[in-house]
Amino acid sequence: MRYQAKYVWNPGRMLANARNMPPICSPLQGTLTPFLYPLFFSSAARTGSRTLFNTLHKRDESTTASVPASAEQSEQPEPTFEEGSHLNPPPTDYSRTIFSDKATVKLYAGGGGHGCISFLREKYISAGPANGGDGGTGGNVYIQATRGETSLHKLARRRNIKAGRGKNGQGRTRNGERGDDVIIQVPVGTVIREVERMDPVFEAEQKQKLEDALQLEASKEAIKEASIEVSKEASNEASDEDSKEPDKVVSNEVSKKTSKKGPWKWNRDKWLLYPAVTPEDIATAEFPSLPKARRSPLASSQAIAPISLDLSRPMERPILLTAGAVGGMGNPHFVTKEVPRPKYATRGDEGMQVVLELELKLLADVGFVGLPNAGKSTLLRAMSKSRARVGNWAFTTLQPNIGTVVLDDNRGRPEEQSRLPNGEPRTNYTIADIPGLVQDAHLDRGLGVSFLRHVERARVLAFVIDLSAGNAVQALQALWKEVGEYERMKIQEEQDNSPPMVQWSPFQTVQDAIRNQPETIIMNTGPSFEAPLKPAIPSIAGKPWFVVATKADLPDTKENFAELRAYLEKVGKGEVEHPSGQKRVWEQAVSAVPVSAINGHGTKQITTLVVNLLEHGDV
Ligand SMILES: Nc1nc2c(ncn2[C@@H]2O[C@H](COP(=O)(O)OP(=O)(O)OP(=O)(O)O)[C@@H](O)[C@H]2O)c(=O)[nH]1
Ligand SMILES: [Mg+2]
Repeated sequence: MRYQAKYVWNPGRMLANARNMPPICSPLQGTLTPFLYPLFFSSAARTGSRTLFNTLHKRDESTTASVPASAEQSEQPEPTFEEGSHLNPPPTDYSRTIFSDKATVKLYAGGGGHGCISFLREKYISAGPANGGDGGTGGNVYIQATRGETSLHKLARRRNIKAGRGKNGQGRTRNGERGDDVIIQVPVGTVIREVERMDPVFEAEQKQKLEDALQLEASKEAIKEASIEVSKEASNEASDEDSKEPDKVVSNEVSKKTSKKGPWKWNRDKWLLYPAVTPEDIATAEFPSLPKARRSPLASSQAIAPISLDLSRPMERPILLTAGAVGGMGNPHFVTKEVPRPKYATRGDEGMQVVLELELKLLADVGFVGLPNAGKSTLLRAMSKSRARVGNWAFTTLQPNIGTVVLDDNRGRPEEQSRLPNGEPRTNYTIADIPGLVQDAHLDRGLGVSFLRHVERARVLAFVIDLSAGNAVQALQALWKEVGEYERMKIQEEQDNSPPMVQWSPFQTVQDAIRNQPETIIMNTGPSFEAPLKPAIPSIAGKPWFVVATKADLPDTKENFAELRAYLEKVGKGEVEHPSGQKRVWEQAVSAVPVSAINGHGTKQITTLVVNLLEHGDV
């Protein structure tokens, strides 16, 4: 019975459902600017069979009714928007994207597998030769920027990324397998900076150098003492019998006294022993000198330390960040005439560890900049299929939203005839909607500076101004002030972080000091082959920009818009100072587009403008 009731024909409910569906693009979309502000264009726009038109196009009714052209029109009732639609959703209707634009991860390159201690055993060969295989090399860690990724949240949660350890060597000279590699996939626009590095091979090399230097010193001392001693003895002997070659005798004796190497003792961290070896054997056994620390051949193609990468393009091949450590040596490596069956092999090296800081700078074509509650997210919903959260309070948006506007006329043809820099037709463009900026956002107030850096990379800036929230020109100037201040701070920061003009490299090791090598002082005089002159970073004020005057459907917004448009005309002509207060700015005419995002009106014009700016705005 219940099921039957579910499928009862209910035209009333279907109608209600149809109302809740997202509005289909109006055929008048994009041409509605004269509709929103008829006096700017023609007074005839408001004539015609209005009653019928309003009944058929309910969305247009609010637009026209809400812009009072005269006192009698202002008496009309306040517009009501269809609640629960795609453009005026309840605050609970949004899709939460888990997003993170920062992550700190620790990479562990794979350690090497251990060498094997094994001997051939066959019929009639009870004590065969050594045949232990070498350990496998550890896995490498790579990084690749791909289009599919949009956030760093997975990495931020993972924190530790470990490549596989190499497998141990085995008998019959079978070498261990390589460890598994790890490829970290990050979104395009990720900037990577190294924080810390622990390289066991580098440390071993440094230790070796220090030991060599100390040994050299000690042997010099020993030579001095020995030569004094021997020459005394020689002079005593010479008095007894006449020696023909006293110098040769002295040098032979000295070399006998100083050239004594070893015996090398067991080092638990480096050597592996045959299971049957007893502690007594270890105590008495002499080991060969440890092989030098080795790097995997791949280490030469590692990203240069300290790692600093800006992955602003999708990559076909990943970059190697840390190469895995080499495996230990099997016992055949230590066969000598004296020790034909060595019962030891070396352990695999530990892998390198690197701590990286990753930061995602969104690479959107258009960046929305606006005060809180200006209507940015609603505009994004109106232009794309985004389901960004919308609410009538400040800071509804807490994390950036990215929307894609598809340039398609729904008949398989591109809506705008535009081409990408590589000549391919442009099929879409992306918009970044960031949390609203408040006064002193550059000093980290509100949601602060952390989101302003996303604006930095957008190719075109769209300033979203709420026409119903006070003077639009002042709002625009306040926004530009924050953006300008942020840019100034960034330039200062870059100057502080740039390399100093003079590089002074004092003694790095004891060995340098012992050898009394001179300290080097390098003067940075200008661009060189190694450090070429960097191209000037395009400033934020130098980007193409325009203004989206939103909530144009609300009453008493027309004068505000007229004032804004007049101001922008003056800015375009250079009659008034650029609102950022900077000198090197984008010098073309600045457009202002009135829209009613909640009704989906006027958004088409934004697309035309954006496509034009992307193509001809020199960005
Ligand atoms: N009348 C009218 N209201 C609008 C329009 N656009 C947005 N709103 C309303 O303005 C309020 C704020 O909209 P949001 O899109 O959340 O504003 P926002 O700029 O994203 O706000 P934050 O994320 O807090 O910075 C919502 O209640 C919207 O319904 C419009 O064109 N006309
Ligand atoms: Mg928002």
